[in-house]
Amino acid sequence: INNGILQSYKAYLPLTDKTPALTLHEGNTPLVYLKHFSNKLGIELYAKIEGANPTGSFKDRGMVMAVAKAKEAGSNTVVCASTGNTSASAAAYAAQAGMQAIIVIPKGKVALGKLAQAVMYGAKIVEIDGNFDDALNIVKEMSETMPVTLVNSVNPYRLAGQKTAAFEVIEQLGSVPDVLAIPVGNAGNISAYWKGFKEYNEQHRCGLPKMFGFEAEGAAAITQNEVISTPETVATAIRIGNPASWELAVQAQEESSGIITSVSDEEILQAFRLLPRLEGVFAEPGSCASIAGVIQQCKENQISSGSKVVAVLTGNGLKDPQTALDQVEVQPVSLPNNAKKVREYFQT
Ligand SMILES: Cc1ncc(COP(=O)(O)O)c(/C=C/C(=O)C(=O)O)c1O
Repeated sequence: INNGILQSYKAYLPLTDKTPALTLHEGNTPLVYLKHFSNKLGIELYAKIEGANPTGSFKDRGMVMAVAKAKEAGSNTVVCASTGNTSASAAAYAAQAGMQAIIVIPKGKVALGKLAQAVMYGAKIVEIDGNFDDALNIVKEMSETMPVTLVNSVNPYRLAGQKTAAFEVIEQLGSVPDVLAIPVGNAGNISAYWKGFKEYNEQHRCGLPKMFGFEAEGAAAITQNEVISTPETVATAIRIGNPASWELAVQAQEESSGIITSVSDEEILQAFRLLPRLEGVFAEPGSCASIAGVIQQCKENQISSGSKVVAVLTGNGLKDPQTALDQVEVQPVSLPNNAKKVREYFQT
């Protein structure tokens, strides 16, 4: 039974006997072998399906930790900036904890499913005519001047919770992967995974993976080593130009002898279309940067054949139905309400 990460990994988490036992039964997500991609690329490729978390993204791991600690500290309001998934998760865990969530999001740049979640979970939603980085500056200022707790990944409890995914990957794979491929936006998740792998290695001497982080080409601050003031990508989840965990991410890349590079929107959309069709796994565009990156790095001979690779699929495909419908060339065919006519259609 999955009782959530606070219980499953309490030995690794900064809990006290006063930390509320908050959970929506996050974590323990599937690790799926991608047969088609593995055969095509000559590697053993697995997907970590973080879209199977309660609010449909990896954010739940960090948010359950951050919200529980906020409640323990006596706070009754959490605040965050978001490209969508952080706000959905903050709103859900705040509701579960009987707290209020305030979220600040870039107007018109949050995928439909994420907005629906934030609304339904009862968050107070502010849309600004700016981008995620502007929104993060606003909520940082609010958390310094109002009695609210900031739960973006600058909050260390977020990274503590999110590192549990690394433990699961090792336990599920039965070993440390040679490469851990992951999308990079605000760079908290790549930093959290590396923290988790190092801690687990200290305990179990299991070795360490190479960390391969992938930014969207139009929002590739770390890759280009400069702040991108107007980040643009179809993968709105990672449309971030000034990653808050920049230094931690570079440290993860250097210490693991990995890479942080970028993938184009076309490479992302190619993976976005192929993954569900060929493997039965549907992940939102930002998540597919990890698959696009593995394909790219295999082509550039940066991943030796037979390597064990885990690609983190950070968010469920249902989050962004509009991009799915815009991108798919196969449209439903409309036929009369008549069994014979429909049968004939398929027999011709
Ligand atoms: C699906 C998906 N995939 C990858 C990322 C990048 O993770 P980080 O590099 O740890 O930021 C995000 C990030 C989303 C937000 O930053 C937010 O929701 O505000 C995401 O939603």
